[in-house]
Amino acid sequence: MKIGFIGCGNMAKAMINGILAGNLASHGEVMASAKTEATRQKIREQLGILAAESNREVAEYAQIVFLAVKPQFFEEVLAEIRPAVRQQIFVSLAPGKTIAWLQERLGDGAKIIRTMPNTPAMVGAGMTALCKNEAVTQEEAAAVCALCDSFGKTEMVSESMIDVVTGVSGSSPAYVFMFLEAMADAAVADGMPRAQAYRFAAQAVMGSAKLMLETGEHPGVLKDMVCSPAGTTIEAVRVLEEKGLRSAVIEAQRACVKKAKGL
Ligand SMILES: NC(=O)C1=CN([C@@H]2O[C@H](COP(=O)(O)OP(=O)(O)OC[C@H]3O[C@@H](n4cnc5c(N)ncnc54)[C@H](OP(=O)(O)O)[C@@H]3O)[C@@H](O)[C@H]2O)C=CC1
Ligand SMILES: O=C(O)[C@@H]1CCC=N1
Repeated sequence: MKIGFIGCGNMAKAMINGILAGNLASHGEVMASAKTEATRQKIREQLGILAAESNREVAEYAQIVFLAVKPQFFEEVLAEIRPAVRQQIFVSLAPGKTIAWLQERLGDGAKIIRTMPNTPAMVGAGMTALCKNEAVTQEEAAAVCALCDSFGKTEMVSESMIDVVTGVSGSSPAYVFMFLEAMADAAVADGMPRAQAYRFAAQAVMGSAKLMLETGEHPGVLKDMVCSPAGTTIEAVRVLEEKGLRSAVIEAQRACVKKAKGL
């Protein structure tokens, strides 16, 4: 199956590496375009796939075309590829660009899938939400899900949930990295070398997420397991509550979703 990427930045590279590693396409079956020659050279040399200067060439080549440029560039990119629209499936990664908006620019019969991935896809641990328009068959949606499974987990959602997904998993790695940095800063303040602090903090966060996913336990139950009566953890929990950690996260994430709706 021929797969195309319009734009080849952080997300596209992660997806391409997953697709190639999962043997879902060979190097000769994947083509990507980019704005600059420097990136196109990296596409050829580092990813070993076909590089295109023209976005239209990618749309003409591929059966599945990932739209992997920033939302601000969608208008110009869609105008460029509009004459090449036939029965290929367009997979958008952009927040804010609704199926209706994309369909207006690609034509009524265009097959469109809207997704929201995240950067842990770079290590095969991504989370991708997808929704589709009526022109895309269940088999076609399954084929795109299979591609996304190669760099993490996937779930079909209703389009009304895509902005919410942007808040809870598309953007949330950034909040988690801030939390990790803060934990490491505290450990450094108490004398631990920084590299070692990152290892301890990251392993604790990864292990906690794994524990929750694998046991299916409520996070409150897992939190309570750590908090010994009159112990150390409850002291930290008390300060986090006092400083408004939960409220800060809720408000931050809702601001993210609001921004996604406006893009
Ligand atoms: N990063 C993230 O965590 C996530 C991003 N997304 C979405 O994924 C999409 C891609 O994001 P990301 O990978 O981070 O972006 P990057 O900025 O890393 O990459 C964007 C790519 O688009 C290329 N580009 C820019 N303009 C054009 C154009 N006119 N024609 C062809 N290519 C062009 C750039 O080329 P060049 O390199 O030559 O400049 C670059 O390769 C965005 O819509 C983003 O909102 C979704 C979820 C998570
Ligand atoms: O910040 C952004 O707009 C993109 C979308 C989700 C993650 N990064």
